[in-house]
Amino acid sequence: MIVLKGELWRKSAKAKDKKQKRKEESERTDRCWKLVDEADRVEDVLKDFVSFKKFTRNGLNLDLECFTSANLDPDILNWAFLLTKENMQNQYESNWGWNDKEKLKELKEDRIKFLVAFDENKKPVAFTSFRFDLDFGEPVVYCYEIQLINSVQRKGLGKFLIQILHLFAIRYQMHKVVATVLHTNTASRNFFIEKLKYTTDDTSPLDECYEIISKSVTQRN
Ligand SMILES: CC(=O)SCCNC(=O)CCNC(=O)[C@H](O)C(C)(C)COP(=O)(O)OP(=O)(O)OC[C@H]1O[C@@H](n2cnc3c(N)ncnc32)[C@H](O)[C@@H]1OP(=O)(O)O
Repeated sequence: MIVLKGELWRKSAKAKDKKQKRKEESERTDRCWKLVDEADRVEDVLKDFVSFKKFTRNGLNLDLECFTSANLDPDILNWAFLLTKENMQNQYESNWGWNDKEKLKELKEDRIKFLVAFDENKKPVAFTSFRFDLDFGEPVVYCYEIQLINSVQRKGLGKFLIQILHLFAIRYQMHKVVATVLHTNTASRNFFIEKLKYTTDDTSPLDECYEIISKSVTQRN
């Protein structure tokens, strides 16, 4: 009888422990979603980073602006789509295939934000599209695309744009910046992995044509 009581007590303590852990996990998820939603509601995430609104290096003199998918000029959206197609179609075709409609839909998705670099003639020359998101329970800045026109590549602009995404991650308490790269895309792999020291993310699948890579920012919620 005494043994039975002890067993029952242990079982109920275990159940309580499990319930408490579930409660803590759910509170943590709520806190993280709150952070993501707060960041998402900010129309101009670049507004706090005045000194990052210009890129004047290696012969480039560019102005940077941030847009939500709702307030992005349709002409710039179309330009971003065509540039992505020009840069990526061959890569995609030898992997998961290129589809105009799918790519346009992805670029227009709710909650996508755009960081765009313009030259002195107000022409767009580079962009990164990104989203504040909860990815496998972690608040992240997910970099969907980073695309530069050929003439501005390899001048440090890509690195600058990704550094800004890291500043957004720190400012809005996201844990890391995440991106997807194709195994066959040497330029993007060299850029993210060799140059920026991104590593394979824990969530990256095995045996796929792509890899999920990430780089942490130091803080944790
Ligand atoms: C999440 C995604 O969107 S993945 C797809 C990335 N986009 C593309 O592949 C489209 C075409 N390329 C580009 O738009 C740009 O070149 C990017 C985004 C890859 C890099 O931006 P850049 O401004 O050119 O890079 P940045 O000057 O900051 O750094 C250059 C480094 O990136 C790597 N890199 C960039 N382009 C190449 C290339 N064609 N071949 C090999 N390595 C390259 C190298 O490590 C290079 O270092 P190095 O110049 O010292 O050799």
